[in-house]
Amino acid sequence: MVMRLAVGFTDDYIIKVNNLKVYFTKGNSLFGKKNVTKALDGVTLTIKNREIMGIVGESGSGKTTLGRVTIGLQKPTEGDVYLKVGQEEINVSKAKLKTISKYVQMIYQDPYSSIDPIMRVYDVLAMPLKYRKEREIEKRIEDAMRLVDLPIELLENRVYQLSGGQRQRLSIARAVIVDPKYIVADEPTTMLDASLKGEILKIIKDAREAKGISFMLITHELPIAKIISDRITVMYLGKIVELGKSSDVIKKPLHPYTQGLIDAYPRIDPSLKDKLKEIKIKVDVIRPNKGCVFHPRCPFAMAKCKEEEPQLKEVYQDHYVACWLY
Ligand SMILES: Nc1ncnc2c1ncn2[C@@H]1O[C@H](COP(=O)(O)OP(=O)(O)OP(=O)(O)O)[C@@H](O)[C@H]1O
Repeated sequence: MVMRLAVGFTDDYIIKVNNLKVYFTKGNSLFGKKNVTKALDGVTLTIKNREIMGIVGESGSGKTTLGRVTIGLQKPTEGDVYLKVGQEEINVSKAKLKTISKYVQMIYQDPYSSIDPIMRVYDVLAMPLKYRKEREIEKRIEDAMRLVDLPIELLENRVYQLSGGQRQRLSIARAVIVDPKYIVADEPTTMLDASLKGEILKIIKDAREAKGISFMLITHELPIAKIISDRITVMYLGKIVELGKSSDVIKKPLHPYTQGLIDAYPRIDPSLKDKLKEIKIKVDVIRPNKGCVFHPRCPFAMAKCKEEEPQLKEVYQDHYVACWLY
């Protein structure tokens, strides 16, 4: 227990989640068995001030649910979430959404559906600033447009007239314009061409530098997380399997699942390609009733892995893994 609480512990944090569980129940007990999906199953981590924390894992690993819980959009089944602003620690799952929304924002995967296409660009940015003086609104809009590298002339355009990349820049501008402390960016580059992905990531990094905003960057693509994240958390079926500095997780992956993810993107480090050839992950996704959640897919599974669940363990400094190989 002490080890779990200690994962990435620091006083200088914006988000702290402790043994977080989110279970979704489907089905009716009158007519059959209830189906429980453990979207998050005992997640403990902190996101430091000014940090970009990459959350990586395949579809269904719980990334979006984790992001939503940290900004109060999803209530946890169990566990706590704290947002720390200055010396004030806000219990996110108990506080009113209005209190939290002053400090947090979300950027979505699909700028086409998250912004009304017929609105004027100016109005998209002015809307969250209502009740402020006109001069302040103008100044903030100008600053936000500059930060995301959108020309001022576009302010009079309708959203549908913008390209996909411009729309995603606009959604970042809309998020940063209210000076949040923390932003959840959920697959912000997934819908974009490869050439635009880097530009959007650079804008996120610039927003961190210019405004000191902390980010949770959710992605199923490890190379995306590698580009701008300070640390990477690897999730599998609702659990953290590995957590560490980006360079450590990419260059010295400890968990067989992380090694498999890297194998899927050998261009990250071509020298790893041959070494990782032997680590071919089996494809069937089964949630076991006991033991390590990854053991049915793990090429290294031992008898112990089928019986006992490994806890996150600090194998190297600030580099944690939940695996019986260590
Ligand atoms: N509102 C919900 N009701 C029922 N099940 C849900 C709900 N939201 C998420 N889930 C389930 O919880 C699990 C985790 O989903 P989540 O969206 O958090 O994962 P993810 O890693 O973000 O995947 P994706 O990239 O596909 O969004 C999945 O099995 C999903 O089907």
